Amino acid sequence: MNKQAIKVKNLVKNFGKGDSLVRVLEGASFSVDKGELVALVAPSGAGKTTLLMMIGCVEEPTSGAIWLGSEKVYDNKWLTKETRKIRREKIGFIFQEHYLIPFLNIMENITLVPQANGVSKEESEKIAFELLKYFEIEDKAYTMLSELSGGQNQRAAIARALANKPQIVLADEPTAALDSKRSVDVVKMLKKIAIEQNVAVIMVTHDEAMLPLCDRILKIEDKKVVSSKNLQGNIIF
Ligand SMILES: Nc1ncnc2c1ncn2[C@@H]1O[C@H](COP(=O)(O)OP(=O)(O)OP(=O)(O)O)[C@@H](O)[C@H]1O
Repeated sequence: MNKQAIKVKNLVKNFGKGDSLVRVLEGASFSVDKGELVALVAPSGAGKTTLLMMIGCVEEPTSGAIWLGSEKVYDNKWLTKETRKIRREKIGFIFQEHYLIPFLNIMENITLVPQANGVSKEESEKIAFELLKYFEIEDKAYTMLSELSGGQNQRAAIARALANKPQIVLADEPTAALDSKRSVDVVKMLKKIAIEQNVAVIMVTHDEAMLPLCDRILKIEDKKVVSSKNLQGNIIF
């Protein structure tokens, strides 16, 4: 079975042109396997969010190639008109803010995702309930967001990201709004889903304390991506 979840080759991204040209990436190449939790680190403005959004088929690259699983989705242009469909079926997004809809309860927030993929309401509720159980917040299923703590909201947001059974989870600073204990809990949870659900997780983080919890670190350096093994907390670039 092919272990590869993400492959990026010679990815280039520029914004603007002429005097306002911003070169963000100049030939990034790397891959991430199913079951891996990978941290993506770089100074502010180096292109972490842009890279996640290109992998997530939200932001169009300038050139290069992207594979999601065994499907090549970009080769100097999108290879499908249905990037939204790819996004919905293959990718779960987690952000710094939970972006749950405040006037819906947790169950309604999570069931929106499978329902958008054509899954029945009944089956969607079953999926949502299983996820809430998995994250130990099933007693909050019918609770409104305002009644949950920040950590519980983020767990619900992670549950929502998994509701379409994605092969890939892209998390953009998911712990930035949490204290250190809750941050560790969230990262351990991401590691657990990587292993148990066999998904590839890329997590952008500025928090060095989270790095030893990850399998590997990708660093944007000189507009390229450098990969390092994380050996018992010793990060080797
Ligand atoms: N839509 C856009 N138009 C023009 N420039 C952009 C656009 N989006 C991002 N940029 C520029 O691209 C570069 C990379 O931005 P990006 O947000 O990906 O960085 P980042 O590493 O995620 O930063 P941070 O850690 O501060 O969130 C920055 O210089 C940014 O100003």
